[in-house]
Amino acid sequence: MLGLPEGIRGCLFDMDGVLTRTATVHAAAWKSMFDEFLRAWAAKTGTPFVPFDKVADYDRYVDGKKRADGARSFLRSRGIDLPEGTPGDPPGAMTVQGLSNRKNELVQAVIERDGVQVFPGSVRYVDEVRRAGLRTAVVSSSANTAQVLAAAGIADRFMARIDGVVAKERRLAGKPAPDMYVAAAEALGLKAAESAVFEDALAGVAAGRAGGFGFVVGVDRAGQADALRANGADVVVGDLRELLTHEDAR
Ligand SMILES: O=P(O)(O)OC[C@H]1O[C@@H](O)[C@H](O)[C@@H](O)[C@@H]1O
Repeated sequence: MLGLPEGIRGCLFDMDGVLTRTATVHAAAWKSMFDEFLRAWAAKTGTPFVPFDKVADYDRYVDGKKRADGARSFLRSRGIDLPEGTPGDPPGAMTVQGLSNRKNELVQAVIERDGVQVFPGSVRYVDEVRRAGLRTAVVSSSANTAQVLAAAGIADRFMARIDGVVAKERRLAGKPAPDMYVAAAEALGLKAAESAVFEDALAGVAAGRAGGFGFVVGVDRAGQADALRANGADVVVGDLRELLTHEDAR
C-alpha cells in the first residue's frame, strides 16, 4: 500500500529535498551568493549588513521557486530593487540575472565536486509506485534537473520531466502557481484529481493545492510540518518510506 487515496493513478515528485539531498546545496549557494551581495550593498548604501538566513529566508522566499523568482522574492523582502539585467550578465553583477548566475555557478561547482545523494526512502517509494503500475513524473523548478537526476542515477524512473528548462521554453509560471504540476499530469495523460504531488517546499505544496490535485504530500526535511499543512499539504511525513505499509517497507 502506498498511503494514497483511491483513484490516484500518478505521482508527481519535486526533486530537490524530496528525491535528492540537494535542497541544502541550494540553500548554501543562495547564502554565499546573497551574503557576498549584501556585504557589498551595505558598503555601497552605508546600511548595516544583515546576512541571509539559510533556514528562514530560504524557506520563505526562495525554496521551490525558479531561480530568478527566488532572487526577486528575497530582494523584495529586503526592500532592494535591482535592475533585471539579462541572462548573459556576469555572475555577481548587481542585477537579478547576475546574482542568479552567481548562485548557479556555486551550485554547479558543488554538484560537480561532490556528486548527488538520494534519499533512499524516496527511491524505495518511487520503485513501489512503479511496481503498483502508477505513472511517475519529476516536477522541479531547477534548470539543473536533468543533470542532477543523471548524477543521482535515477533519471529512468520517471516517465515525464517538467523542470526549469521546460518551464522557460513553454512559458509556464513557476511554483506556487500550479502550472508546472498541471503540465506534468497532462504529460502522463492524467487529470489533476488523479495525481498526487510530493513536495518539501511551501511554494510547492501551495502549487499542489492551487491546482486541485488529488493528494498533496508534504515532506518535512526542515521542521516546518505546520507550515506545510497551512500551505496545502494533506499529510506531512518526514520520509516517503513512512507512507508504505510495513510489508512494503521491508
Ligand atoms: O537554480 P536552479 O538549479 O535552476 O534551481 C532553482 C530552484 O529549484 C528548486 O527546486 C529549489 O528548491 C531551489 O532552491 C532552487 O533555487
